[in-house]
Amino acid sequence: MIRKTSAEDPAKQQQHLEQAKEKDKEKEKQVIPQKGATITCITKEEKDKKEDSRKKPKKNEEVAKKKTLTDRKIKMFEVKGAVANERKKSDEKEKQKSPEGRRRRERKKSKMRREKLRDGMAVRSEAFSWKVISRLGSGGFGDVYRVRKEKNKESKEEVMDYAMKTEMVMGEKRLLRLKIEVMVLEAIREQLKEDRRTHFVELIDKGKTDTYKA
Ligand SMILES: Nc1ncnc2c1ncn2[C@@H]1O[C@H](COP(=O)(O)OP(=O)(O)OP(=O)(O)O)[C@@H](O)[C@H]1O
Repeated sequence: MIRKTSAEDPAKQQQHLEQAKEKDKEKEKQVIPQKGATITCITKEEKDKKEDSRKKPKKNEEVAKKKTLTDRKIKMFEVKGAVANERKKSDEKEKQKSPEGRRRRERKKSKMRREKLRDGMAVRSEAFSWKVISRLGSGGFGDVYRVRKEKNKESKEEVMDYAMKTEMVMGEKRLLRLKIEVMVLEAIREQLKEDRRTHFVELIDKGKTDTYKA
């Protein structure tokens, strides 16, 4: 088929010109990536998200972050403290279980329960009246007082001080030892041979009030 060239047809020439112009315009619109660069297509939502993430955290947010951190630390300490306390408690329980620990506790309890005699007060037995001068000391199961025998005005007896050991009347029976001590001293007093009494204190008197044995 034989056709006319555009050079020969002015209408077609005009049409070609317009087409060329449109092509140029489209080329201008296109972005030509530089070597090594990449072009990605993102939506507006994604763009906003990216910008938000780039933004520095606000002060309040930082404070909240710090707070949660310290809270966590405090919780950790609390847990550690609780574990330590548990260990302490179990150790104490173990101590309490051992006979030595039990004895120590009983002694401590009995010491706490013990009422003390006041200086100057009188303790009466069946035979005598004793005036408390001062406390000499305390043992595991009783207190020892310096006492003076109260005597009649007419009596010409020499003033002498004695040691009086006391024990509470109330209390656990196995903790009451004074009775046994008295029995031993009475047995020793009966000894006829003097050398058998050498290392023991002499038992002078014994008695009992509502609160004490002495
Ligand atoms: N005859 C005494 N003269 C002076 N002080 C005394 C006399 N007897 C006891 N004491 C004092 O009183 C303290 C307690 O005496 P105690 O006899 O109760 O002691 P303990 O034998 O250790 O106690 P426990 O018999 O109750 O276990 C003594 O440590 C001592 O200081």
